[in-house]
Amino acid sequence: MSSLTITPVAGRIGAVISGARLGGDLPADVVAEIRLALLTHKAIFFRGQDHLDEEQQVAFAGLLGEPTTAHPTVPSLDGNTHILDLDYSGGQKVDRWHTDVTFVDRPPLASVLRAVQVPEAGGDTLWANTVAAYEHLPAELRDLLDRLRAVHTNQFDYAKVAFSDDPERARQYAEVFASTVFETEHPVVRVHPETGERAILLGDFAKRLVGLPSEASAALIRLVQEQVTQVENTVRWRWAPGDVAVWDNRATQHRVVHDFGDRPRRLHRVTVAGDVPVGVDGRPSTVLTGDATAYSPVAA
Ligand SMILES: O=C(O)CCC(=O)C(=O)O
Ligand SMILES: [Fe+2]
Repeated sequence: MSSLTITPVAGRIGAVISGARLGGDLPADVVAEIRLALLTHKAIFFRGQDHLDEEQQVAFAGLLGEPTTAHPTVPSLDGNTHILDLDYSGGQKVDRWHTDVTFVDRPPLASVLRAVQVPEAGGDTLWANTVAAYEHLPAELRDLLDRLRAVHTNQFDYAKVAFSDDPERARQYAEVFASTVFETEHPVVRVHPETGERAILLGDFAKRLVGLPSEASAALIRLVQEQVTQVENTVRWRWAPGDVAVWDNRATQHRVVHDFGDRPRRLHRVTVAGDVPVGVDGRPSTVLTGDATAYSPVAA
């Protein structure tokens, strides 16, 4: 008999799991159930995990795979090399749909995000199911996307987007975020290594489609992104402190809803190491620029 209750949230993505107290010591059968729910629902949510500190968050992530260093270029939280401190108090505004860290050849398998402080209203997060998005495309478009590859990079106007109101902060952040430039060519449609499902791999780090003129490339990326982020493919989470969201980074995109002005909002993220995506034709992603081997599991 399972101790967990799994309740879907939206029609195509998301489920709330109750009955689990997250940490590094969950029994194997509970971990297996959580993993299965993650593969099925793509984004899973746990309420009331107020006991979870940084160390236990990393330990929980470690049950899903190997925690990575916090980020290829952005420094980790002091005292824990695995924790990316997402603190929006500096006016940071990363409100673009993306899949995490797709500019390297092994984007994370999953991300585990814990709400530390959230505004009373606003600051929700949205996820889109990139498998459902693919499946709802017309067959002709799926056939085209199956054959395309895209270049993803961390060097673009990300910092300007993140700090659009503060050019000096934007300059400083750009220095850190693109301190090492990464460029990777990924298939636009990847075959999920566990479910075999086809998922669209694009998002805000995707800069151009290989072999297409720049205007056609930009137009097609925009078209596909519009399809991926159609509201029917999404779920929206209203955070409370102590909530934990886990998403399958191989089958989703996400973004924050930046409607909370200067109100404090802070979350801690741990990513779990992923593998090299493989296209429908069996071709893996290839590194064009930058060696991301340092962004890999480190001894805890
Ligand atoms: O702040 C959020 O809601 C999402 C931030 C994000 O993109 C992430 O945690 O990877
Ligand atoms: Fe993200």
